[in-house]
Amino acid sequence: MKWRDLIAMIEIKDLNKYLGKDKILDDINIHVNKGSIYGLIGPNGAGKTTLIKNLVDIYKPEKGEVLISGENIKDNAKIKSRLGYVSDYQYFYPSFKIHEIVEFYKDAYPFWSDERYIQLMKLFKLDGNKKIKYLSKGMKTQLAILLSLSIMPNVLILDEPTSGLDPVVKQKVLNLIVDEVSANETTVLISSHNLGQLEQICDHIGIIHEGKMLLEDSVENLKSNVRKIQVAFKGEFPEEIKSNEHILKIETIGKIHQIVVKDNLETVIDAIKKCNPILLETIDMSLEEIFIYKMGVEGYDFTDIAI
Ligand SMILES: Nc1ncnc2c1ncn2[C@@H]1O[C@H](COP(=O)(O)OP(=O)(O)OP(=O)(O)O)[C@@H](O)[C@H]1O
Repeated sequence: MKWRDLIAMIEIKDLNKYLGKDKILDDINIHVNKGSIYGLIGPNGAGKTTLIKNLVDIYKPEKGEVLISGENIKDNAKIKSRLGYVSDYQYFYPSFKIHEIVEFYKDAYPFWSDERYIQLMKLFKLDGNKKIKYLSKGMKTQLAILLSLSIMPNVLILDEPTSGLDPVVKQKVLNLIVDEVSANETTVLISSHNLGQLEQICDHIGIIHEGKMLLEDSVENLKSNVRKIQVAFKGEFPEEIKSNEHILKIETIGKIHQIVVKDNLETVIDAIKKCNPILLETIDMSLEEIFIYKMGVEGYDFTDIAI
């Protein structure tokens, strides 16, 4: 069964969004299965935050719809009661203490868990008696993350949740997301500029560029479709291999040639073996390397698109 055939927890269908006269999102389609962690990447101004604001019903799209658990999100209090959202900027009342904010959450979210809240306050080492105005930017982000988890969400939407966090807390947050998904089958959509970080936790990745989805696939597919072979021959690089249609790129350093192969690794390996290589091995590629080659084929410079 293909992943698209599985039941979607988050579904964005043919969504267009204008801000002023500008079309910011252009026919966006996204499909996230239950228990999946979906990473959204794209350069500054690509439309990630705008897309997320449509997803959580802050913005209303001009065309298309957002379905969560099969229901339209528009003015849907039931769905929103299990929807955790961490925005790119935290808007808490500065003169409120943390535990006073918690009272609002308890009233608004029927599945709020005190046990989860206490456990997470300890993990992040936050003091409930502290006023918001005395929290650092990173502490406010930690608070937003812990509140969104304490509502016991079915779906968690995170807009660059680790930006501004120190490396130790960043890792804590990533571990927390993975634990949350494995314990409660929560569905997560997370935007980030850090592809290395998304690679650690996501099973699907979508790339948005100038308001359009350029690519959406599972990490497993991406990694199995594009591979790198390292090879050396006694003499020159054989001409008959160069013309293989599955080769995206050949880089040569001294006697070692690194060949990036798309789709059909076996046919390239067979062709290499016929030329008696003195070295032949396959190497795993990072997602960043894969995107550089894949997007290059589509005519995009990936280094302009991400990071
Ligand atoms: N309120 C607004 N009115 C008009 N245009 C806006 C508004 N908010 C954002 N935009 C424009 O929408 C586009 C997408 O912005 P958005 O914040 O969604 O990008 P992003 O991918 O989240 O960027 P970043 O990585 O910098 O956070 C940008 O061109 C931005 O200038």
